Amino acid sequence: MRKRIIAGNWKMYKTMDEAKSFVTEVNGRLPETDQVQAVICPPSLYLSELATLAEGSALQVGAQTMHDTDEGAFTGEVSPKMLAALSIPFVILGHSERRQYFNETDESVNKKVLAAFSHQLTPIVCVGESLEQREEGKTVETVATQVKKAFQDVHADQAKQAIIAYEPVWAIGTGKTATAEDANEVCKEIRAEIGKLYDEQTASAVRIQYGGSVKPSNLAELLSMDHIDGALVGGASLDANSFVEMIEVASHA
Ligand SMILES: O=C(CO)COP(=O)(O)O
Repeated sequence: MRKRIIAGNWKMYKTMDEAKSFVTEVNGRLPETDQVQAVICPPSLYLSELATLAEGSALQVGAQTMHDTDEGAFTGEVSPKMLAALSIPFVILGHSERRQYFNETDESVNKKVLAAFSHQLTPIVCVGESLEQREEGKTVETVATQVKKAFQDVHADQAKQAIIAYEPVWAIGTGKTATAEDANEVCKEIRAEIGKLYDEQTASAVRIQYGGSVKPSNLAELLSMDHIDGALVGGASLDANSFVEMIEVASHA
């Protein structure tokens, strides 16, 4: 059975004080279960402090993005080596906002995925179609291509550890969620693509999250689906009560 993972993508929200209050509030309130991983991905400025604050609790801290090289003249960037040195376990890669506003491409996402694995960071690889692609009936084709390119040259034993987040772009921050059945159908195709690229064993090991307007009230239904192993949550992960509630839902559903 695949372990569930609920990850909060905080995007560019919260001051340091607000971020610390969140962690203090959540620490100790997470249900004791080894069936669900609870992760928050704050702005990189807070990673070190929040990771220290969360030490010894069930809460884990991940990054929202990173560069693909260890060091260099790349003003403003954070490297995989830096994240690894802080023992950050997860990094979100290829989020649609990074693709849309920061010129990330399937090729650059692939370089970052390879860099993450070379530093023992677990990538949360985001894929998803736009509204236009969905309306043209190109959802599966779009997502399968993104997966194929992101995993180029990635070994099967690494791919098994990966997390893929299926986030339909039209469902992000819009209040529109894909129906659980539709989301599951696409997650099933993602798993099938991993099966094609590797083998059955890798396909059944890889964990797939759904993302896009997830909240405590719609999480149980999403998690009841065969191919959905967790959620990547934006807005609803910013509130401590709602985050804790989602971890509780995931530990029961
Ligand atoms: O982009 C997302 C998570 O990465 C989803 O954001 P929302 O949950 O706010 O729709």
